[in-house]
Amino acid sequence: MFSVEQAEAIILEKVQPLDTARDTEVVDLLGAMGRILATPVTSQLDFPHWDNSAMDGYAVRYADVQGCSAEKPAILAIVAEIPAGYQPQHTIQPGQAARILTGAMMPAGADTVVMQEVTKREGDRIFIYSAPEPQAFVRHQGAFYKAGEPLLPAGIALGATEIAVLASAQCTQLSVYRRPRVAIISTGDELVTPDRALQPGKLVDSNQYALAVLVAQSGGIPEMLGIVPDEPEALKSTIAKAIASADMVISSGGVSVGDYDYVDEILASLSAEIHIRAIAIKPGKPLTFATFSQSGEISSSPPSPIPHTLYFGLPGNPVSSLVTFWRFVQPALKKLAGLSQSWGPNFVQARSQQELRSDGKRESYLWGKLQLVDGLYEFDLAGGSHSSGNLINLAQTNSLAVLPVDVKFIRPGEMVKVLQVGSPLLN
Ligand SMILES: Nc1nc2c(c(=O)[nH]1)N[C@H]1C(S)=C(S)[C@@H](COP(=O)(O)OP(=O)(O)OC[C@H]3O[C@@H](n4cnc5c(N)ncnc54)[C@H](O)[C@@H]3O)O[C@H]1N2
Ligand code: MOO
Ligand SMILES: [Mg+2]
Repeated sequence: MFSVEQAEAIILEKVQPLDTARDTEVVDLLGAMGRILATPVTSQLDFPHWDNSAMDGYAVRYADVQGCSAEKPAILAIVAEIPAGYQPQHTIQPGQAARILTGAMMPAGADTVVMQEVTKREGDRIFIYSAPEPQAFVRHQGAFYKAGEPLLPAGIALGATEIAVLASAQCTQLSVYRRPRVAIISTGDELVTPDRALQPGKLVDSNQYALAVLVAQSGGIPEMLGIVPDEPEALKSTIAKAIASADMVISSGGVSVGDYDYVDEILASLSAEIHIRAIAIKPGKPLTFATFSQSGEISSSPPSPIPHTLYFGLPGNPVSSLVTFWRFVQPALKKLAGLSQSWGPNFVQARSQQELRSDGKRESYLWGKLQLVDGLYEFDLAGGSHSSGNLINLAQTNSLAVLPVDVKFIRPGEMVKVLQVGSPLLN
């Protein structure tokens, strides 16, 4: 059985990000929301594009206003009015000034802006009562960014700020990675869809929905393949179909030691390389991680373009499925999707509000709520049962407190490592 760290390293080492050349598509600016940039972007524009004024005031020659004061104002002739959006037509000569508004282009000859508040205008003359610094309130061309320098690197997720930068650089067509296709399979004779009447002994398939949401939030396209009964042939053909079309397959259930837990033997019969069969994590111990170098035996014609399909056989208990998704699948999916960094899990240190308990045998994940109180994170353990079969008290939780192996309790008020979960791609 692998430790959590060993398992994480094995999984991430096997994840090959999508291909920069082959796995991309072109989208427009709004279509880029939440997508991952596949090609670095460079602009041919300087930012600012031109020297311009940062204030409403007067564009002057510094030499004309140097040393002026309330007692001895500089008096200049106003020879131009320059609103934002217009190219100045005058060159400012000694003794002259231009009325200028915020964002307007600086006129030739002027090198400094005097803000309106230290001036008084009388007709076409301006009285300046306070000496500015040389070049005051001028935003110089190229001061923020010089044409040709890298603007945005590949491998970043695009949100409001990046899309604003791209819009201002007039990059309206963007190359982004396609979203990885993630097939989701629920296994078990007991499972029914949420719209079916519950017969005795049955259980609603909640994992399919939880995993579809998590996949979409992590940048993938969920392909819900539904419920497969505990019949080896049915399971084998569904898994074979899934690995032929998806970049990643996630099944839940059927990975433990029960009489109807078939996933591992089916993966072996489909020539998977099984890297992990169990991890010392609670909940989530019986987790299978495998890779397919081709797409299995039914997919040889035509050959799949996907070089490497990742397979996660998550444990069926609802909380175990979610915890293992957050801890192992989400970083793998973000890496696969092309994020160059920040795909790792987000841990913070928080003060526990309650006593936290574990048997110390496996790394334990206890769910609850993380919040910032006076600049310090506090972790509030969810009330009710922490059975891996109880998903009811998982609603509204946003984090998992982590108790390492051999740590049996954390006292109230002690600091604990906490994994933030449910975070969308852009967090
Ligand atoms: N003798 C042992 N028994 C079990 C062990 C063990 O080490 N020795 N491990 C336990 C642990 S820990 C877990 S976790 C589960 C994992 O079991 P499986 O992955 O084989 O899952 P199933 O047996 O198919 O189902 C377990 C449980 O989860 C419910 N389930 C399954 N799929 C769904 C779904 N899509 N939506 C909602 N709930 C689902 C299922 O009805 C069962 O109650 O094994 C323990 N046993
Ligand atoms: O790993 Mo199981 O998830 O402890 O219930
Ligand atoms: Mg089982």
